[in-house]
Order: sequence, then structure tokens, then C-alpha cells
Amino acid sequence: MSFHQQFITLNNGNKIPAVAIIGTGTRWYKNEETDATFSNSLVEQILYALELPGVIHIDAAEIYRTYPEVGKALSLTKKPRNEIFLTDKYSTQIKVSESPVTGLDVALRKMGSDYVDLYLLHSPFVSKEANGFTLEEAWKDMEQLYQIGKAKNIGVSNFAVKDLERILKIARVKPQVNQIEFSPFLQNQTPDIFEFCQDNDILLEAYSPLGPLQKKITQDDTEPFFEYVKELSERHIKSEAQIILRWVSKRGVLPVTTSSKPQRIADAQNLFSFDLSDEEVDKITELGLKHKPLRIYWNKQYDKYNYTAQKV
Ligand SMILES: NC(=O)C1=CN([C@@H]2O[C@H](COP(=O)(O)OP(=O)(O)OC[C@H]3O[C@@H](n4cnc5c(N)ncnc54)[C@H](OP(=O)(O)O)[C@@H]3O)[C@@H](O)[C@H]2O)C=CC1
Repeated sequence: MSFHQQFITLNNGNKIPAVAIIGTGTRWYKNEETDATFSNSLVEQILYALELPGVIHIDAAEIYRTYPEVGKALSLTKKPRNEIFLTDKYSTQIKVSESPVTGLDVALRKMGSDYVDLYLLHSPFVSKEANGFTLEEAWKDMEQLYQIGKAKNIGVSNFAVKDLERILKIARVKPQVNQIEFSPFLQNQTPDIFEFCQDNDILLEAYSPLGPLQKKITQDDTEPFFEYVKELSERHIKSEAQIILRWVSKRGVLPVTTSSKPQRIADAQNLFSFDLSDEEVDKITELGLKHKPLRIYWNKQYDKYNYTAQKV
């Protein structure tokens, strides 16, 4: 099977691989970063990913406590650094390090790299009282990292329109990315975020894009959404996960996925070996919107927006 890779051009002209195939949070998440919690299976899975063709997009974060595994895999791989796209996130809500500048220094040391390709503020939940700096000051730190080249691109995660407006008011460097929860069952994490980011040329990334499959229960099989995804899976001879990930990308959003199963990682990297028609994309959108909102992360902060999460 021939391999095709796609890239998206960010608002600063840089390119990003259009799917992140190995997230190191969620199923790999740990509360502690010790020798005892070191995950050899995560190292193996990252190394497997790094043997696949093309530029490999890895998603990391300070709060996942998986820098040692990422560092080990980077030290063992034969893939050159410029064929790896490494995303990292500064932990805002739970304080791990003093500031984005100090946080990234520690991260780079632990991962054994001189730079990250993309650095994000993990959430907008920042305050002088809790963090010692405001959201605007945090962004100034991010800009400093961008200027000195330790972060080739910068962005945010879980930001609502009002949070982005605060940043845009003071930014010298506009966020390149907003990574949010996005799936057919959650098409607006917060009110109007999908449209706002597309209008402002801020790339949306979708974490938990496979929410519908992760939470699928047997009787869901009879739901029109699942019936249709199955039909497309048979029509295109692709897995149901590939159909949903491809739908995400056809909506102009970059899917961030992960798996403990090598075949699923390879399938994600092979996302652009097939296409969905506009009609197929629209039908998944429509059937997805009929489903009640499925929000897996940041429920405490964002369940209040469930009334509008399934409107586009
Ligand atoms: N910025 C933020 O606040 C957040 C960021 N993230 C990032 O996004 C990454 C991905 O998030 P995640 O929610 O795991 O993404 P996905 O929605 O892609 O879910 C991946 C999970 O789905 C399972 N899966 C894959 N294929 C199927 C299938 N066909 N049927 C059923 N289950 C399937 C996998 O299990 P299996 O291992 O068995 O294949 C895996 O555990 C994280 O690792 C993290 O890096 C995640 C949450 C929040």
C-alpha cells in the first residue's frame, strides 16, 4: 500500500503533520514519574511509531509524567529529529513547574531534545493567586520561548473564545493551535469555538477524537451513527477508527489519537491513503450531532456548555 502523508500550514507558515498518532496521556497517564512507574510498553509503542514512514507526531505534556519514556524512545530511535514532530504542554491547572520557561527547560532535559515543535498552555485556568502569573503573562513566556527557538510553534489547549480573545488582545505572536476535545459527539467543546478558530486561522487539534468508539456500548450498534460508520468502514475497507479520524481531518481539525495496539497506530499514520466524499463527511457530522454530547475530559469546567456542544 502506498503511503501518503499530509501536512497543514500553520498561521506562521510552518508545517505540521496532519495527525498526531501517539498521545502519551490518557491510557499512558501516570500520577508519578518514578523508576517504579516507568512504562516499557509506552517506550515500545513510541519506538514502533517512530519506525513508521513519514514525520511522526508525538503528543506529550508535563502533567502526563511520561517525559522519561519519550526521552528513552528518542534516544533509541534511528529516525532523525527533523522527522519527528514533538508537541508538549505546560501544566496550568496543576502546578508542576514555576512557569512555561522553566517548565520547558526541564522537559527538554528529560526528553533529551533542544526544542519542541509545538508548546501549548494546557488550559486557560491560570490565575495570579494559583499560578503566580496571569494568563497574559503566561502567554508572554510562551512568546519568549518562540523567539529563542526552544518552541518552534506555540499554542493553547482547552481555550474558549473568551480566553483566546484575551490572548489575541496582547499577543505579538498569535497562537498557532488550540487543542480541544472534539469528536462527532462533541463538535463544540465550548460555545462557537469551532467557528472562531477557523475564522481566526488558529488550527484546531482534536483530542479524544475516538470518543464514540471509546464509550461505545453494545446496544449502540443499532444507532444510525454507528451503523453508518460501519457501512463506511466496509465501503472503504478501513477500520471504524480510521473513518472517524478521517472525518475529523476533513472538518479541518488535526486528530490527536493514541493506542496500545501497534496496528491501530499504523492505521492512524495511514490516514491519508483514502478519502471520504463531502456527502459522507456531512452525513457523519449530521448523525453525530443527533447524539447527546459526550465529553470525556474537563467535565467540571465545561459540562455547563453541554447545551451548545452539539450545535455547529
Ligand atoms: N489537551 C488535553 O487536555 C488532552 C489531551 N489529550 C491528548 O490526546 C491523546 C489522545 O487522547 P485519547 O482520548 O486517548 O484519544 P482517542 O479518542 O483517539 O482514544 C484512544 C483510545 O481509544 C481506543 N481505541 C482505538 N481504536 C479503537 C476502536 N476501534 N474501538 C475502541 N477503542 C478504540 C484506544 O484503545 P487501545 O489502546 O486498546 O487501542 C485508546 O485507548 C492523549 O494521549 C493526549 O496526548 C487527551 C486528553 C486531554
